[in-house]
Amino acid sequence: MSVEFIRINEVTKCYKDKAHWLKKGKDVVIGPVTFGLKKGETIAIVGEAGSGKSTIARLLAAAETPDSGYLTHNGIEIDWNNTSFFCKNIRLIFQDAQKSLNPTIKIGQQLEQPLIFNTNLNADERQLKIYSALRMVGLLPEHAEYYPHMFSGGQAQRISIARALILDPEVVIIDEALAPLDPSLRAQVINLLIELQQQHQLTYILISHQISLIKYLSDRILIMDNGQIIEQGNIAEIFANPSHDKTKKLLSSLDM
Ligand SMILES: Nc1ncnc2c1ncn2[C@@H]1O[C@H](COP(=O)(O)OP(=O)(O)OP(=O)(O)O)[C@@H](O)[C@H]1O
Repeated sequence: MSVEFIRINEVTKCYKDKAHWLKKGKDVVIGPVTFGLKKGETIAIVGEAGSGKSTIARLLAAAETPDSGYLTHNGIEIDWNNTSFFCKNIRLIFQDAQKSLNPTIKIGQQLEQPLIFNTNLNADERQLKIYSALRMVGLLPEHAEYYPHMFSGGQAQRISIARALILDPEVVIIDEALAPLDPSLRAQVINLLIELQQQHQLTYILISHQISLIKYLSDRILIMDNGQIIEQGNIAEIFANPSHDKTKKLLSSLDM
């Protein structure tokens, strides 16, 4: 597999817990966290609730800025305020696809928004791109004229994948986005994700509590506990030989 192209280095985020009259506020510290991403690989982030998985995802997508640490892309440091870089290159697929879509705006317009803000494409070029994104996820160009309520849950999840991919990103973060789907739909979406990864050399970050999914999709795994990465490595090796007690407990307790 290729070399690392994105690396987050010693990144930290601290949430100040507001003091309540009954209890003293306790700060939550995530990090320092360091890891790299390679083209075309899938990295699973696993940990108990509240261990910091989604915070890492939000930091990577620059939905939050860290208190310290830095990110490099092909060895060059990227400012966390460089919204154009993050919008284009690192996209999130949301857990609740229906809720993440604006019910009053047609799908085509919702897919067009990232193109308007992040590319120089003209209206005709944007329309072609929207049609090709819809086709890429197994929908039809006509669906651009539909409103979100006209889609099933599985179709809505396909639209959120199309929206994540429309700017040709390098990294897609899947934060529990497959959990709400029923098993047959989940299988379809997983096959679609694998196909798209092979076609476009996408790097996936998978946050999930489903052990079978993690084993099936991932090349590497990061184990988080209390805001820290306590173990990371090749998926087969960590499953066969977990070195940390917490990892053993976690991998045996995740849902099948
Ligand atoms: N905006 C915020 N303000 C204050 N505290 C926050 C905020 N976001 C996250 N936290 C705290 O940071 C910690 C990590 O949260 P995070 O959502 O990253 O965990 P997680 O591992 O993704 O959990 P889950 O599996 O439940 O989604 C938790 O203690 C959480 O309460």
